[in-house]
Amino acid sequence: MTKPMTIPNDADFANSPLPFSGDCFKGQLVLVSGGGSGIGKATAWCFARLGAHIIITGRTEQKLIDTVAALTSAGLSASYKIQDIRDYDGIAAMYADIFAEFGRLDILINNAGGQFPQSAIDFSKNGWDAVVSNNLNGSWYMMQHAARQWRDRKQQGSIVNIVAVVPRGMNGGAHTCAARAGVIHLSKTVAVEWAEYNIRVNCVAPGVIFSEGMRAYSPEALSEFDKSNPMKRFGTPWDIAQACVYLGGPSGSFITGEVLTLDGGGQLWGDLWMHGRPDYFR
Ligand SMILES: CCCCCCCCC/C=C/C(=O)SCCNC(=O)CCNC(=O)[C@H](O)C(C)(C)COP(=O)(O)OP(=O)(O)OC[C@H]1O[C@@H](n2cnc3c(N)ncnc32)[C@H](O)[C@@H]1OP(=O)(O)O
Ligand SMILES: NC(=O)C1=CN([C@@H]2O[C@H](COP(=O)(O)OP(=O)(O)OC[C@H]3O[C@@H](n4cnc5c(N)ncnc54)[C@H](OP(=O)(O)O)[C@@H]3O)[C@@H](O)[C@H]2O)C=CC1
Repeated sequence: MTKPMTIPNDADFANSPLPFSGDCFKGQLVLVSGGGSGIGKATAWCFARLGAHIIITGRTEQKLIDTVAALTSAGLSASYKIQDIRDYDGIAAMYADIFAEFGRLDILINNAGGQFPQSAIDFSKNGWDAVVSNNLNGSWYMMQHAARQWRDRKQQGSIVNIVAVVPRGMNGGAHTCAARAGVIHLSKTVAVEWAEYNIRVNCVAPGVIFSEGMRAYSPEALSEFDKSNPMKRFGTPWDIAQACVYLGGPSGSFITGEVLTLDGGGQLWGDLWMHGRPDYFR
């Protein structure tokens, strides 16, 4: 099988095969955080091509402008909001604006996040705090404020949290592993608490996915990533996008509190070092 070693772009996402047909998300509103690149961009394209209006969010306006322009040039419906997921009050205001404008939000794809690779023993306090704040607190703020809107308006909702494959830890990524494990168990907990509000909460755990995010890793680490699973290759953002559509939409209507792992079998065989394999483990 050909390795997907180039970062896919808007044109690729405009032409990738869809998991469903028709306008099955017509009339629905989907928010994709971190939708200006990588997995988030692919997910925005997938939902938009299935008829949804997409709101993408992130911190860098140009990426959001470019992605919305690509979507709308293809005749799809999309807009953006600049929003840092660590800004608790800003997120509340953003949802208030969205509900004021659209009167609804059907699906939240809680995808924004990231980290830097480093041995845990070397983390500075600020480094630890930045990653936990981004991936645990940020994900939570996005979930809680959406859920409050749905509860108060008696509307159903669906959340898909993008996490990571954590059952065996993440070498060189202990901070993000802790944060993502937190999101997974938070999701399982509120999947129960929020069932009475008709809010489903699930997680998608990507293995190594070749996206813009890979630029954060050294060539040495990257050169081993595609050998970290028994398929011996990267996955694509489109793989993850389709899982988000399946879990987040009506096809996932009886699924809540679940984690769908897409890692080419990496949790069963192979190991991954986010900062390169230390000599001791060679
Ligand atoms: C089993 C199968 C599994 C399979 C699972 C496989 C998964 C592996 C692949 C994963 C891929 C991805 O996630 S791809 C997605 C990658 N994308 C990203 O990571 C982009 C998003 N990242 C970011 O925005 C940033 O890096 C983020 C982590 C949030 C920090 O942003 P901030 O602006 O808040 O932080 P800053 O002010 O810059 O820095 C805060 C502190 O962090 C430190 N810091 C920041 N970058 C640093 C770095 N590279 N090395 C050391 N330290 C760093 C700074 O020095 C500061 O500490 P002091 O100096 O002490 O003050
Ligand atoms: N690629 C992979 O192999 C894997 C990825 N993941 C996770 O999947 C998600 C998407 O990653 P991917 O698409 O690969 O990489 P990207 O770096 O392309 O995507 C991350 C997105 O999140 C946004 N973002 C990051 N921090 C914040 C913040 N504080 N507030 C708002 N937006 C933010 C970024 O935009 P901006 O900087 O403009 O704000 C960017 O668009 C991330 O959470 C990542 O950690 C998990 C496992 C594996």
